[in-house]
Amino acid sequence: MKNVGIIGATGSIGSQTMEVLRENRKAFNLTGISSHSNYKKTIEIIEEFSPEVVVVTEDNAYDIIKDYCKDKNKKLSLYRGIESLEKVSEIKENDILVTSVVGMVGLKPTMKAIENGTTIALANKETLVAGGRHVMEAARRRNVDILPVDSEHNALFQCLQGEKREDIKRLHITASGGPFRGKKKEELINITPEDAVRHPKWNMGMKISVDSSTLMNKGLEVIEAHWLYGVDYDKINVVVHPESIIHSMVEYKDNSIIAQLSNPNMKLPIQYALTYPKRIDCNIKELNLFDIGQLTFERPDTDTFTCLKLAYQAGKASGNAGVILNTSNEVAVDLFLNGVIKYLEINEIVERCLNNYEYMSKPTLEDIIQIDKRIRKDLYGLYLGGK
Ligand SMILES: NC(=O)C1=CN([C@@H]2O[C@H](COP(=O)(O)OP(=O)(O)OC[C@H]3O[C@@H](n4cnc5c(N)ncnc54)[C@H](OP(=O)(O)O)[C@@H]3O)[C@@H](O)[C@H]2O)C=CC1
Ligand SMILES: CC(=O)[C@@H](O)[C@H](O)COP(=O)(O)O
Ligand SMILES: [Mn+2]
Repeated sequence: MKNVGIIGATGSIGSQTMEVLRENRKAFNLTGISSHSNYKKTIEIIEEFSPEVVVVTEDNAYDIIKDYCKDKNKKLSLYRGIESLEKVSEIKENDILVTSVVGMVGLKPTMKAIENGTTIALANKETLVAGGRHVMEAARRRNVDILPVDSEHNALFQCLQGEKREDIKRLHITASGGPFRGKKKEELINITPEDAVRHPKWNMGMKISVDSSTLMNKGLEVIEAHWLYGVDYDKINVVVHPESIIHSMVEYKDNSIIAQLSNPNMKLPIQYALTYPKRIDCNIKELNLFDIGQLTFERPDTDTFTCLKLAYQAGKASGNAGVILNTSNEVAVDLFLNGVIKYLEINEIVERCLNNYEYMSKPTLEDIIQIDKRIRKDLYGLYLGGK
């Protein structure tokens, strides 16, 4: 029986993690969760899994859940606010923490869990983009595994089993191309949030769906792969593969390319991270090789989808460029989803921030947290007059 904590239990990854737990009740015990605004789902999880620790980061949802727990005489430890996310990381019994919050709010609780020696099942890629050096150094120091949940990185992880890191020639990260594959900039001027979140292959949260549409998701994934596998940026290749059947590939020095294939369903990488190094049956549709038809590959169009280019630049620059890229993108996507800016302003804001904020080659964790705060204050101040 593995004890599992989840930050971001109510989202797309969180809910699919619950499905994996539900289908393997004897293998997992849910110790603690966090949620933000979705109090209904939080209550459902409390009823079904009886976690001992519940953190609710949004005030209104917290008040509702507090009243609910009082009415129903629930014996659990309930905490409010973003600083309390670490209460889930601190649960001593945890064997593994699933990080499925969206955004770099995941950084501090991930660091805390690593300090406590807890294995991380990492979905929250923004944490590695902003603080990759600190996260990986802490994990090495504490001898903690960071197991990738992101489908591409989980695929790479599977392709790397039993192999030597020094034998890697190249990583090939596949991209669906998003909902606007094949379009040029002129055709993207009037894109609405509804258009941008309509992903062709995956049903995901709003922020990552927009990131997929701009190819920023792939850029964040390139940086995530660099930190997870220690591979240089010139050896990380993005290949557009619209069928989303091959989830990524590792090319070795003997020119063998090993790929991982499955129908697109996040339950598989979530489950593999939770059961690693074991494999168990997974309740997803099996891949019928006679039905899938052609598998195709294209080069990404980085003249149109410049976010991918910006991410490579930030990754190579290293230092605080990752957090600048990530935070400016988080805010820009939020402004776009709320109708404040146009679609093509997302990459403009990110590029401007990368050019304008002072570069630091060796930021401390505190430097990273401070620059994140400053960029948020500046951008929300500029576009909303403060938030
Ligand atoms: N969805 C997917 O298929 C994939 C997602 N990922 C990554 O996993 C992470 C989660 O993505 P996804 O599940 O799609 O996102 P969702 O938006 O569906 O879920 C986000 C989760 O984080 C919580 N949350 C939202 N805002 C805050 C906040 N300010 N503070 C604390 N918690 C917050 C939400 O709570 P509530 O719902 O209660 O408001 C929810 O539990 C992202 O980093 C994403 O890039 C990676 C690969 C695939
Ligand atoms: C499911 C998953 O891992 C997402 O990150 C997915 O990769 C998004 O699709 P894109 O390839 O369009 O970014
Ligand atoms: Mn992915």
